Amino acid sequence: MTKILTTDQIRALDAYVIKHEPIASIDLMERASQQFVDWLEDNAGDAHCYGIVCGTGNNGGDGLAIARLLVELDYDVKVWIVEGGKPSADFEINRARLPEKVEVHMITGTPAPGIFDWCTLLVDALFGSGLSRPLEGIYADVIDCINAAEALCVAVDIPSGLRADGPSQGAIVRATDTISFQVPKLAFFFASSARYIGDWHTVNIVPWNLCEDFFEKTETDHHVVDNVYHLKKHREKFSHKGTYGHALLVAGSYGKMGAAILAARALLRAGVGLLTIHTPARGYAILQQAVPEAMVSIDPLEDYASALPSSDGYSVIGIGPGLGQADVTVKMMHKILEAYRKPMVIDADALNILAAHRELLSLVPPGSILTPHPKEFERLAGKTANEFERLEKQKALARQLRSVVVVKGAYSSIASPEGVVYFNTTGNPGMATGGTGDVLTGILTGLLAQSYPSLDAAILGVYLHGLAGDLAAHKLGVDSLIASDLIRYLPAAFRKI
Ligand SMILES: NC(=O)C1=CN([C@@H]2O[C@H](COP(=O)(O)OP(=O)(O)OC[C@H]3O[C@@H](n4cnc5c(N)ncnc54)[C@H](O)[C@@H]3O)[C@@H](O)[C@H]2O)[C@@H](O)CC1
Ligand SMILES: Nc1ncnc2c1ncn2[C@@H]1O[C@H](COP(=O)(O)OP(=O)(O)O)[C@@H](O)[C@H]1O
Ligand SMILES: [K+]
Repeated sequence: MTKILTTDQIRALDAYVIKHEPIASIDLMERASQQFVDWLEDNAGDAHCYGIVCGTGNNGGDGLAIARLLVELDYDVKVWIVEGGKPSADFEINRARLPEKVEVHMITGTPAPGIFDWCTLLVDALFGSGLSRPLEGIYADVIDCINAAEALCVAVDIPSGLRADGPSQGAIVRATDTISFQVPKLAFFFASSARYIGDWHTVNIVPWNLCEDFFEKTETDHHVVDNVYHLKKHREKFSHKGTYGHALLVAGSYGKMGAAILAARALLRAGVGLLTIHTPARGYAILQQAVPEAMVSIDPLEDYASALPSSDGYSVIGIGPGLGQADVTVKMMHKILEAYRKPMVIDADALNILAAHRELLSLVPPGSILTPHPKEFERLAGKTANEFERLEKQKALARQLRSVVVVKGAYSSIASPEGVVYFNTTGNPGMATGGTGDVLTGILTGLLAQSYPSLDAAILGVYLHGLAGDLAAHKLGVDSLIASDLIRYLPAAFRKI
């Protein structure tokens, strides 16, 4: 797992490396700039007219070093420096190192429209992690020109004007790509930042042993899930179906039986030993045909689930997909929550029932996994002004329920009962289609049935779900992806890890 560091922690990491490698800060800046240029060469080497827009802090210092390195590679380079603020020492050194032949333009007032028309690629080196207040005045004017330019724009470390650790105001550069040094910033994981960041990439500037040492000493609430190999359990030679748990899936109602089918099929593909689906009577024939591997428990009512048989003997309950919110179903849910004390997976309408009947929240068994999408989360936890605030509410809900709360999205965030958050990195926009959440419920229920600890099940399950989506999209493209494809590619995802 990679730790997501705050701006202060990134500064501390730089200081740690400078002291312990040891390396001079100007040489660390050179390394960062070299990494940036290497990335440019690999990914944008055909853009020949580079415009480097610099502030006068260390981000601007990076910009000047990048300009020099590009000139050494024979690219056409022009530099713009926005005056203001005391130049940093390393900015001054790189200013002096810039070859004389490079055109340098000082921007001291409102720039003329079209100022960057010559450029085919702009490097945004105005402000990095040192941003301390919203950008306005001349900086906002320059940013307007950058954003109006037709050139591609690659941001150094973070788009200028975007705050790494909190909500942003003021002018912000809209980059096509952002090259972040060593670690991604928290803001990268939020939908509201996507239009500024474009695609983000990290480049390493710290020797790995120093990075490990620093990570070990540094506490953070935020992690990136970049591998899950260590979480996966192996199936033993002499194991049998009893070894892998008996899951009860409570899902489906009139008109939404497909949700139960998707969750059930995913549950089986996730490796559960036995599966029983509790369904309204009308679902009986449908489920027996669609999912022959599963047993079916039949509700007395035709269209809605209203009464469960004893839930004893099940290793886990997954509840919610396509369930509906009929009064009889609400009563049933109340009874299940009173009777069942093992961790459950709670999704979709089961979450909506919790949101509408808040007295039930205290009955959620500790160690459960809740999987709201942002709208369901809002119903549960209330409106928030921005995604930073939502993240805090997510941690608070996970602590309150002593459960894992997964807020689904492009980077699904997984909050542990201790309030530590893991951002998932697999998945793609092809998964923005009905039924993919039901598949996730199935996978998570299947993993809990096999006695994975709840947090491990959530991290592993969300990762596999996205990976199945990525493998499916690789073959089928994102436009045509449907939820059933995730189930089809789940075996490949398991094999891949
Ligand atoms: N050794 C290091 O410290 C390294 C630093 N690096 C670069 O250094 C950057 C951070 O540099 P700095 O800390 O100098 O920060 P910046 O270059 O982001 O800017 C800092 C300066 O801008 C001023 N400022 C902040 N907000 C402003 C606003 N709204 N309006 C006007 N002025 C404002 C600050 O008072 C300060 O003088 C990183 O993002 C990265 O690009 C990299 O070179 C890697 C190594
Ligand atoms: N743009 C995206 N990139 C990656 N994953 C996505 C994207 N959009 C949706 N997903 C994933 O698809 C699933 C959608 O779940 P949900 O909204 O509950 O759908 P449904 O209720 O139709 O099953 C979530 O796991 C989410 O993380
Ligand atoms: K920048």
